[in-house]
Amino acid sequence: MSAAPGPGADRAPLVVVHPDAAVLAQAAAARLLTRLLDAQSLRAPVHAVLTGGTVGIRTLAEVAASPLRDAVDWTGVHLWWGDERFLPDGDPDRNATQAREALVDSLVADSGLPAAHVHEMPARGSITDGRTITTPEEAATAYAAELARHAGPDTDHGRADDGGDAASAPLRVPRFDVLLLGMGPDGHVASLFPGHAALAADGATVGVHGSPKPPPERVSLTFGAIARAREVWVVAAGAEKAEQAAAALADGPVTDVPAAGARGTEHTLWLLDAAAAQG
Ligand SMILES: O=C(O)[C@H](O)[C@@H](O)[C@H](O)[C@H](O)COP(=O)(O)O
Repeated sequence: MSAAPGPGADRAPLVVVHPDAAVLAQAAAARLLTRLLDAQSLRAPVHAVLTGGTVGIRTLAEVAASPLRDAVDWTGVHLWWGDERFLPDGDPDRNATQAREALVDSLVADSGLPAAHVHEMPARGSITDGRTITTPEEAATAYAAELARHAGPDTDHGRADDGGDAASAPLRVPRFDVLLLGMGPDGHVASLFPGHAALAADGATVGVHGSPKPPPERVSLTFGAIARAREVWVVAAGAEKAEQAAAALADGPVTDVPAAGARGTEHTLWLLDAAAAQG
């Protein structure tokens, strides 16, 4: 991980427990909107990273329905994804497809979000930067280039200037203002699964094969890219998440419970429903 952890990275996560999954999604949506509003009072543009999964998409639908939605100046927001299923464009199982249906299409149509600010991870068979994307690795490389194009001036430059190794090469990604992550019952976040080689990937993105959660091929931000976020929020609901949520919050080994490695430079939030908080 080449991004130097920020002052808040070692601060214990704040855990907020909600009565049920529906209230969790509503509260996470309200929190996201006020986080973007606050960030816009400090800088422009602001960058948010979205997640797939049931809670992640439910949260986006609640944003769409929120009376606060247009308090945010969407013309100054960039949307990114933490991971994507490597499927053809428009496939209903793509995180971007579900996010578009839940929120993003309405923001572009009605709230001034520029289509160019919607940074989807390349789909299988899409043409990106003039080449047809046929592998998760090609999609990851193309997305890393897109992230670099929008990296701010305060990009960490690691130790590359002193001839450091490849792992210290500059990680050129935006300073995400908020990065949402769902968590699987195995403790995975994004498409970073326990015991998987992608956990140790350098660079900003990684192609994933053999995902235990279908589909098997995916693209994911790395922990290095996740660590560039000012705030990282893990949103999880359901009793099946309780054991791994507790393990992650007890700082379990990242190889066993990847969610333990999800930390923001300024703040880390765990937004749980009561069932997921029972661990
Ligand atoms: O592509 C994906 O599947 C997601 O990005 C994944 O990381 C998801 O957020 C978790 O698996 C939680 O999903 P649920 O909320 O549906 O359990």
